[in-house]
Amino acid sequence: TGSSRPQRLLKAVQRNAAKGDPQSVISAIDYFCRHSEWAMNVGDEKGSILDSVVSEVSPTTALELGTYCGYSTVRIARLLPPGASLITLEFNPDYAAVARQVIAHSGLQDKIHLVEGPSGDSIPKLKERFGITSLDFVFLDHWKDRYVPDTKLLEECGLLRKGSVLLADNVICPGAPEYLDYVRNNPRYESRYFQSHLEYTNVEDGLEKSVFLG
Ligand SMILES: C[C@H](C[C@H]1O[C@@H](n2cnc3c(N)ncnc32)[C@H](O)[C@@H]1O)NC(=O)c1cc(-c2ccc(F)cc2)cc(O)c1O
Ligand SMILES: [Mg+2]
Repeated sequence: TGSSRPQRLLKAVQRNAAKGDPQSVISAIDYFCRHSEWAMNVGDEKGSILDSVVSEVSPTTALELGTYCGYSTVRIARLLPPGASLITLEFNPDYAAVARQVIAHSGLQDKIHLVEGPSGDSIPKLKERFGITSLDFVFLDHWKDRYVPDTKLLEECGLLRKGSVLLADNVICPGAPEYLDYVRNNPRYESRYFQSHLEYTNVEDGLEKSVFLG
C-alpha cells in the first residue's frame, strides 16, 4: 500500500532539513504543508504565539497532549532552558513512529520523552514515571473533547501548581467550546484568548492561555 501523509511529511523533513537544526525542521514542515499537503500541525502563525508563551514561561517541566508528527514538540523543545524536558503523549503508534524520526532529525531527542498511549492512561503515571512534582507548562492539542477531562485529571493528579500555564490549540476550529466555558468561568483559572488562524489557512482559529491560580 502507499505511504501516509505523515510519512510523506517525514520524507520532506529528511530531504529538506539540516540534521540537528530544529528551525530547518520547522521550516521544512511548514513549506510542505503550504505547498504540498495540508497537515494538522499548529503551524507558523499560531506557532509564533506558542513560541512567545513558552519563552515567557521558560518551563523546566512541560507536557504536550497530542504529538502528531512532532512539529510543535520540536517548536517547544528548541526553546526549553538547559536541563528542562518536554513529555509528549500520542496514542496513534503510526504518528508516534513518524514523530520519533522528526524529533531525531531535529537533534532534540534528549530533551523529549514521547509516551505512546491515551492521555487518560498516561497522565496519572507521569509523577512516578518521570519523577516530577508539577508541570510548568501544558500544550493541549489532542482530541478537542478531551481537553476538559484531561485538565480535570491534571488537577486531580496534583500536576498543576499556582502559576502553571495551559495553552490550548484549536479553541475555535475545530473548536473546544466546553473547554473555553470551563477555563473562562472557573475562579481557579485566569484565561486569555490569542486570535489567529487555522494552520496554513485564513480560517479563524486561536489559542487560549489559562494560568492555574492554585
Ligand atoms: C487530535 C489531533 C492531534 C493528535 O492527537 C492525538 N490524540 C488524540 N487524542 C489523544 C489522546 N487522548 N491521547 C494522546 N493522543 C491523542 C491524535 O492521534 C493526533 O495525532 N489534532 C486534531 O485533530 C486537529 C485537527 C485540526 C483540523 C482542523 C480543521 C479541519 F478541517 C480538520 C482538522 C486542526 C488541528 O490543529 C488539530 O490539532
Ligand atoms: Mg491543533
